[in-house]
Amino acid sequence: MASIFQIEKKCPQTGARTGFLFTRRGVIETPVFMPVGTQASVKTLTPEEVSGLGARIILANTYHLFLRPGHELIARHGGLHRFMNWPRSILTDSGGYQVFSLAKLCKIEEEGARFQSHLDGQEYLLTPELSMEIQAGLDSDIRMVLDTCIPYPCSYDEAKRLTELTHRWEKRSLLAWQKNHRESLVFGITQGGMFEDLRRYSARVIANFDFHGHAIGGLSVGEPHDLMIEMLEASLSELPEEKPRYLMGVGTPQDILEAVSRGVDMFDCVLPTRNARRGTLFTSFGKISLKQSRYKDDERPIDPECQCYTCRNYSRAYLRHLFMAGELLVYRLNTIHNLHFYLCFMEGIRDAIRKGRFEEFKKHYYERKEESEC
Ligand SMILES: Cc1ccc(CCc2c3nc[nH]c3cc3c(=O)[nH]c(N)nc23)cc1
Repeated sequence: MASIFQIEKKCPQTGARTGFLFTRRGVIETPVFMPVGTQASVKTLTPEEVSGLGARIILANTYHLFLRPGHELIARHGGLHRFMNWPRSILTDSGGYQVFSLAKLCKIEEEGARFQSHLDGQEYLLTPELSMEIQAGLDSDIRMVLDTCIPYPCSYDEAKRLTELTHRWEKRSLLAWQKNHRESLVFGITQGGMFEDLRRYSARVIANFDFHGHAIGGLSVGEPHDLMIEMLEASLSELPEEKPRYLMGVGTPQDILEAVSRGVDMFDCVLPTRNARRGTLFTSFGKISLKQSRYKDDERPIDPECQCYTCRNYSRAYLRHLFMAGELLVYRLNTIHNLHFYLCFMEGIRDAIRKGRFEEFKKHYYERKEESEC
């Protein structure tokens, strides 16, 4: 089978690598940041704007779209790409994580996750088979297996029980995917809680199934940064280098840099879009918040080094005015800037690895980060 992942260049000093991930809807350069489009929309932006910022793959959510408007409706409307007018790649999460973090009265059974909709309280049982059926209805390009996202903190015995249940669900997910995959890709997800031996064990089991790529799950769930890195290293140590690695829910620019150094290829995080709506903006020298009065009269753009539409046309004073006045335009302008920042940051990482200058890029990032506030 032609490989769906090609490594172009590896960093000699670290585990960083840059390459290409091929789906039926296009080529994705890695390491890649995937904007979150939970309910079939990257909040406040049109698909043309998201694509114009350089995104080539976005995320959507099985849990949300199953509950509303329903995967059968989306299938009748030609699938998610047609429905939301996004012709490029889409990765759908299986719904496991969202059931735990959003649904009411979630009960984990052997068969699947039983929960009540956070919208109308109706009860459902999300099984590995149903999750794959929903993702087939959405016709996404990369489909995630159904897993249990182990809470933090969690006892060793509970983490072991949920990890082994996850492995059984992933086997069922893979079998269900094989019945109805239509050239999509399927990724496994490692768990193991915050226990190194369980992390290695889970990665070994998942690596032995026949997935196209491997996600590291159960992290970015409130654990300290150092613990996340420790568990990430334990998981990566047992995953094959030739398949893409996806660290779910990560993260800040610093977390992404640290994970890229250890060989992670794919990232997703709500930070750029969610912070945009809260008035928090990323810059090459740290974050700024429009809530701070110091920007009231500040004529400079968010980031003088940034070439995005927002920084080329608007001042901090104007953006702060819009934010304080509750003008909806600011959510769009802030999202354009934050997504541009993240996508440019990833292009900088790929370019540095290609030129053998990743270590330098990382050092420069940390130096800039310490700079006095902007
Ligand atoms: C639209 C969309 C949003 C978010 C996600 C990733 C959501 C996400 C996590 N986010 C933070 N930590 C996370 C851990 C897990 C996990 O262990 N398993 C799964 N299936 N998803 C996770 C996927 C799709």
